[in-house]
Amino acid sequence: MHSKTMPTEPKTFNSQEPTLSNPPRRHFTRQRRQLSDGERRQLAQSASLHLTKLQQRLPTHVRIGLYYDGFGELPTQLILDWCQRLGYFPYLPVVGSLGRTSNGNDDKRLRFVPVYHSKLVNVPTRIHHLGMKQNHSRALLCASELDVIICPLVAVDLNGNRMGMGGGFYDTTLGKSYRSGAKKPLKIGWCYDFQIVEQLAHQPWDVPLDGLITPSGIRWF
Ligand SMILES: Nc1nc2c(c(=O)[nH]1)N(C=O)[C@@H](CNc1ccc(C(=O)N[C@@H](CCC(=O)O)C(=O)O)cc1)CN2
Ligand SMILES: Nc1ncnc2c1ncn2[C@@H]1O[C@H](COP(=O)(O)OP(=O)(O)OP(=O)(O)O)[C@@H](O)[C@H]1O
Repeated sequence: MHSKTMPTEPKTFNSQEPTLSNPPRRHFTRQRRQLSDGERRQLAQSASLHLTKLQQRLPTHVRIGLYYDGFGELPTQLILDWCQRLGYFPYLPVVGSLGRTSNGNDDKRLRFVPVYHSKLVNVPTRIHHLGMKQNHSRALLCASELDVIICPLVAVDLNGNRMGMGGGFYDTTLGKSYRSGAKKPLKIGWCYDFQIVEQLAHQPWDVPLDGLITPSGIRWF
């Protein structure tokens, strides 16, 4: 596999309107859902081959935030396998652990819960009202305590700008450390190649990725 393979003809999309009703966001989420489980597994297998390149940049025993894939996302079980093989400490994101804000919405800052199971399907979870599975534990870390965060995304451009599900959770969680110039946590996207586009409109609060792993390779921004 190549480490800098370009996807064929990335498209330009305007994501100015950061809502779930934005057609570009739907364009990608639909395409993800159309894949079969077998196709998703096979593509994740290809992507996982590039984790060794990330490993080369990491010291031993790092803490790695991944996520419990849903919504047709590229499966993350092989990232968990990789963490466990190498003695890294895996964590999953939790929305809502900090309660609600004055407008009644979940506080947007993610916290991270340690994973003690070798299979994501065995992690005890409840389904959050936004649709993702979450484990609730008291031992929660904040993002700055992690070394790497593997970020879910809906689309990403060639500069590492990321479009998520529209909740603003990752941007809010990572914004402070990013703006302070902190190197930690390293932000790595994990997605299918068709989610890469040439250019996304950049919002002031957007936190760009440091790297991206897809079935075709790893790239650094
Ligand atoms: N697997 C996964 N976990 C994650 C994220 C993610 O993108 N993927 N998030 C990244 O920030 C956070 C959750 N963010 C979300 C923001 C909005 C919606 C949402 O609008 N859900 C729709 C259903 C969407 C669908 O089924 O395709 C809904 O509630 O109607 C879901 C999750 C934290 N955990
Ligand atoms: N750092 C922030 N401070 C204040 N509001 C923010 C911040 N980040 C995001 N938001 C709010 O969250 C909303 C969603 O942001 P955006 O569309 O960039 O999220 P996303 O990147 O798609 O989602 P996520 O980060 O959860 O994957 C925006 O409309 C914005 O109002």
